[in-house]
Amino acid sequence: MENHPRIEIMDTTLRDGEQTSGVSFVPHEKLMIARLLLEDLKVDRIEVASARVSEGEFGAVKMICDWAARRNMLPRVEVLGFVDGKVSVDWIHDAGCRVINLLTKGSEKHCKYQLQKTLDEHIEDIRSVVAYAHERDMDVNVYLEDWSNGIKDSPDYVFGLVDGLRDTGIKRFMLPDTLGILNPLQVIEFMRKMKKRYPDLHFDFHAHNDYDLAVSNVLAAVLSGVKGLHTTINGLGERAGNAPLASVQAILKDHFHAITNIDESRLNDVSRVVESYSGVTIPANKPIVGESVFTQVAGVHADGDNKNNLYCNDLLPERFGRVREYALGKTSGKANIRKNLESLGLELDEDSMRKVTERIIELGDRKELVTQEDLPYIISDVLKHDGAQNKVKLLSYFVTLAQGLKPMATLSIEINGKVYQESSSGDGQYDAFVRALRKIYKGTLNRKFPMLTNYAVTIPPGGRTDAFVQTVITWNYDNREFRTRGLDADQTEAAIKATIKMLNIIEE
Ligand SMILES: CC(=O)SCCNC(=O)CCNC(=O)[C@H](O)C(C)(C)COP(=O)(O)OP(=O)(O)OC[C@H]1O[C@@H](n2cnc3c(N)ncnc32)[C@H](O)[C@@H]1OP(=O)(O)O
Repeated sequence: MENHPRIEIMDTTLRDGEQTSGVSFVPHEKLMIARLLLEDLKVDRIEVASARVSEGEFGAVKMICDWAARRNMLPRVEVLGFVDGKVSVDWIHDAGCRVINLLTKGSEKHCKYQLQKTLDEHIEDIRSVVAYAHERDMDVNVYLEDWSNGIKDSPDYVFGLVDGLRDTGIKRFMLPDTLGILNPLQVIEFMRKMKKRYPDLHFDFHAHNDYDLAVSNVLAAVLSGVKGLHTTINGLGERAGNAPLASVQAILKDHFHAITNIDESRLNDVSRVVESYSGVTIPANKPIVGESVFTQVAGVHADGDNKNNLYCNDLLPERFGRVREYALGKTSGKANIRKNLESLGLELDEDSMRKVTERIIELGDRKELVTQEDLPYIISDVLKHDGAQNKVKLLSYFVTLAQGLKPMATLSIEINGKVYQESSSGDGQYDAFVRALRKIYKGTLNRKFPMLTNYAVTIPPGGRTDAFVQTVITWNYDNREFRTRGLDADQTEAAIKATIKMLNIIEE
């Protein structure tokens, strides 16, 4: 392998990624993701749809191509097409796209059983589609669908196909492990066969994750001299998905010193947008983009970070626009707690530190989630403060729920020593409560009120019999995101407790 190979990334979130069960993007979402991929992440190429799928898909491709053409990016937009005479070429051309990724059959059994053609007939059909696409001024790449089975079971078929197409001006031969059956050793063996026989052809490799080997296989392909890789954001894709761009980028850079165009500082943000549009939640432990992958949990690790960053690897969160966090729970020692206090600008003496640590461990033992924003409350509780220093105190409130009537809330609250009272209706009891609060903050006090960006209700695990619910609310205030937690037997009351904590935080 060269010392610093240059690797081209083709992202297929908008084609194969949309083949994730239950995922469907509407045109403006496709356009937004296309822009983020090309402009922000700077991937080399994007595949945005399959031809012929639907009118909506045609509209989406058109929107993306119009936008890309205005920015001279049209050659970087690709659409998958079929060996169907003029139909796919015309569909793709009419949508404004100038690159077709032609789906040919890369295994004998697909050709024989699905298309019911001989290899020679298939080559003839493909050559006529390629010639027609070239007539219409389009570039052609070809997928050898099911190549991994083909090269294993029918290599002569695969070589016959490539031999029959290599003089047609096809730009890239894209080799998919369509069913995710290969392991890295096989990828190296089969790719090297291809490279040896066709040293001058450009090969892309397209992995699937059925055995959780997509990323490893992609890297094996790079080791074998492949110059192009297919990825998706968050590893979306048919069945178990494709190779996730974030992981591929990190490994290419850190393990192979490979050169890509990817701006990794945007990976996290783009992953969040795709998470939201796709509705597929990113697992908390997903490398690079998972919520907890930059959180140190063990106290010994936090202590080591204080002493010359002993527990940091090359995956520094700042590279990806993220920050290191230190979890609070039963395994957090003083060092974890001190790190959290530092971020809040708080300091404690040794004795108070010991008491607060003990309380956090006790809460952790009960499987309760402790957030950084809980710390000031734990401190005031442990150090026997009665909450008198809280600048916002809920004095009383009343919420109603009645069949056929909108829920109502009335509350009385003290803010910085002054008492305010308000009422409101809402779509639910908590909504009515927040609307009444907003009236006070925005109407009476002429102040901003944080935006609620997430609301998660869980039952804390651990077999407790008193059926507590835990509400964790994520807020955005002055471009700062933070979470507060409320615990109560009643869901509305848990949310109200989390809200009052939030109000005290913004008063700090
Ligand atoms: C590697 C991959 O992931 S490939 C992903 C390809 N993309 C898609 O499949 C997009 C979603 N698909 C669709 O919307 C539809 O399947 C369409 C519009 C493409 C075709 O729809 P339909 O005409 O209803 O056919 P259907 O969905 O049953 O597909 C099977 C037909 O495609 C044919 N076909 C399969 N592969 C190919 C190919 N590479 N080129 C041409 N035709 C093909 C089959 O032979 C079969 O034809 P037949 O009905 O004459 O026997």
